[in-house]
Parts: sequence; C-alpha cells; structure tokens
Amino acid sequence: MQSILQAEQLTSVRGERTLFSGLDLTVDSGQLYQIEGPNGAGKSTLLRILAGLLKPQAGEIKFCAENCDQVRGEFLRDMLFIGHKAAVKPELTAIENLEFFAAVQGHPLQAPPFELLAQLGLVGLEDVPAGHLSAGQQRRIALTRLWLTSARLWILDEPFTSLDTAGIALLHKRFGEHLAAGGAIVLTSHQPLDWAGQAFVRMQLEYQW
Ligand SMILES: Nc1ncnc2c1ncn2[C@@H]1O[C@H](COP(=O)(O)OP(=O)(O)OP(=O)(O)O)[C@@H](O)[C@H]1O
Repeated sequence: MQSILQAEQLTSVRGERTLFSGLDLTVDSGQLYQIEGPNGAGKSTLLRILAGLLKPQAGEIKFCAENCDQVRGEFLRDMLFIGHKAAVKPELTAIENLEFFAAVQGHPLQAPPFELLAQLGLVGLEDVPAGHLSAGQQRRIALTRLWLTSARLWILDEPFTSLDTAGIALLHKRFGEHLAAGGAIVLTSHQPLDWAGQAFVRMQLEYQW
C-alpha cells in the first residue's frame, strides 16, 4: 500500500500546554484514519498541522514520501481540508457557494450543479443565502466539496456534525467511493464510525495536562 501522508515526531504546544509530542502517524492510500479523543485533546490542532495550516513546534510531515514544504504546490492541489465550522459563505446562495468551491479547486463548473444539490437534499434551496439555512443544510453545502474535488487526501474536522441520518449515510457512501478509488481520509469524529470492509485505523489522542 502506498503511503499518502506521514507525520514524524510531531510536537504541538498551545499556550502553556504541550498537546502532543513525538507523535507519528501514517495514512495509506485507501485508508480511513480516525483521530479520537476528548474535548481539548488537540484533534483539530493536529488536523490543521497535517493540512499545513499551522506549524508544529517539532516534527516533519511528508506527502507521498516528500517533505510537504518541498512539494507544497502539489500538496495543496491534492489535499482538501474542511474545518469544523460550516465553512460556507453565508451571503452566497448554495449554487454560488458551489461555484466558488469549484473555482477555488481549479475546476470551474460548466453548468449549474442542480443534480449535485438534489443528491444532497438541497432542492428548492438553491437561491437562498446559505446564512439563512439550518446548520445541517449549511454543512451539506460545505460537504459538496467532496463531490467537486479531485484531491486524493481529504482532511475533515468533524464532518458529521449537524448531519441527520440520511446526511451521514450520504457521506459514508462518498467516503467509500473515494477510498475505493485509492484516496485517503483523515478525520475527527466524536461519533463512532461503523466502517466495515475498508482499511480503517483509529488513533486515540489523550488529553495531556
Ligand atoms: N489559537 C489558539 N491559541 C491558543 N490555544 C489554542 C488555540 N487553538 C486551540 N488552542 C488550545 O489547544 C487545545 C486543543 O484544542 P483543539 O481545538 O485542537 O482540541 P480538540 O481535541 O479538537 O477539541 P474538541 O473535541 O473540543 O473539538 C485547547 O486547549 C485549546 O484551547
């Protein structure tokens, strides 16, 4: 199996507290990697470090066996990060948000994405500013990125937050397709993941005092 992401000897200190030190992890192609742990343990911090949004105090991150800083352009093209906030532009409609995501990812939409919006249960809400929608509906808009991206590595902070059962099932299906195509996913989730038949790794981040 090919390793997509490797972290070696990571240390992160926030304020007075060392969240983790000497942390190693390897995420392979086709693998779903779940980071678990109590509130404040440092899961979001770790994801932001893995996505290159925050510098660790020590350690190295490699993308396809190359130091991430040295292959930054390739890494940014091939990695999708979605943070734990809804991550939508509230003043834009669902369609405008999708057009924005697609353009940012370098694949501008050729036609309005009605089919994708229907698939995500957003029919009839296309023209409403996202900020007027419910938390779960905003989350669904944010997650449409997963249908618009060609990135191999997905880093997702609490992707199931605010989603109903149908939304969770939709996301599971999309994850399955991505992993089957050789992609990899690193995520945090406070909900237990029922994942069968795919490479699934769980890592527990303890709260360090
Ligand atoms: N920008 C920041 N400056 C200083 N400390 C921060 C900053 N961001 C986070 N922290 C601290 O780092 C610690 C870990 O936060 P983090 O958000 O990574 O935890 P988490 O495991 O994702 O928690 P949760 O399960 O509640 O989402 C917390 O104590 C938090 O206060």
